[in-house]
Amino acid sequence: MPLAVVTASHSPLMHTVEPRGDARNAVGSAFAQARSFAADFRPDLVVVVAPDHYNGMFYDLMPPFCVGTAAEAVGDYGTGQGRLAVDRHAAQHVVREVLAAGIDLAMSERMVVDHGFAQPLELLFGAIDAVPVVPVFVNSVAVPLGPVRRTRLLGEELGRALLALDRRVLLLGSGGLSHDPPLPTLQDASPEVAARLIAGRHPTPEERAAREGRVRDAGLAVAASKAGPRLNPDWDRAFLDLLAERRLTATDAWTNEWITDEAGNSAHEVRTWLAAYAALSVVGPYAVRSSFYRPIPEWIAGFGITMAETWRNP
Ligand SMILES: O=C(O)/C=C/c1cccc(O)c1O
Ligand SMILES: [Fe+2]
Repeated sequence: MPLAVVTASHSPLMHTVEPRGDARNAVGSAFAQARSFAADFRPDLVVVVAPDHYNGMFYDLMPPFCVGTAAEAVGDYGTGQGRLAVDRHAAQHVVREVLAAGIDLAMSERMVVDHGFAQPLELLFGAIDAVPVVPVFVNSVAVPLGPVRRTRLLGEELGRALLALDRRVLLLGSGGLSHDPPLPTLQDASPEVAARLIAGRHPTPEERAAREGRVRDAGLAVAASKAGPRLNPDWDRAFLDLLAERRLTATDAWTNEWITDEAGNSAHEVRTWLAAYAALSVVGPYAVRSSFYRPIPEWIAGFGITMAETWRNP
């Protein structure tokens, strides 16, 4: 059965910070194109591959990969809160098949997700529970991270598992490209912040507002000063070329240190794109139908949106 891919950067600052020039309109048009691509494809299942930002996954038990057989969004940064419409049967099938293929994948009966999952679902389908989903978490923030190659292999096995379903499946990769928002790291954290990174579930509204305020202020400071945060458009464009030219295995040579040095701590979110494209690649040669890119410093994001499908899609 056919698979298709949409990948999109996310940024919670999209809702609150005005970027210079026509960036908002350009991103709006690219999302409109992605919406019509998704509508034309008519998916009956959406597999969302996304990271978390210490809202659902914490260092008390941080899996490299996890599939939710049920999932709830925290509603950070004004994104939707509540249950995702998880297709439990499809999620269980994915877990079984990917594990059987030798990729260690955690499973959660109560996965908690944040804007990484919620924002693209809202932008593409209007709500977090508008379409049946299988949520796939790929750790892209909480170091240490596994080798990039493992994510590519996860994607391939995900693709094989999905092909065995008699469904039209859209893979939605969320995150990236180069960017470095002010997220804390366990290594440099004060004892209070470390406690939050280890088990910071259920923050008070005040704690959540303080945390979101820090990131929002970083975006507003960029907007006010016109100074740029750490983005690397050359790196981003090279990654988009690599996807379009179907050179996914080239990423096997990437080290985690190199990604961080070149493109920032959160650039590892491109793992979600890689997994989505690797899944698509097992169907056969794919074609990228559309690729949008804009460095948007005010949103702390090298912002990209792509759409791809296999040539065989009926
Ligand atoms: O504060 C967070 O949890 C994350 C913010 C952020 C900002 C910009 C780009 C991203 O991918 C983010 O997750
Ligand atoms: Fe993110």
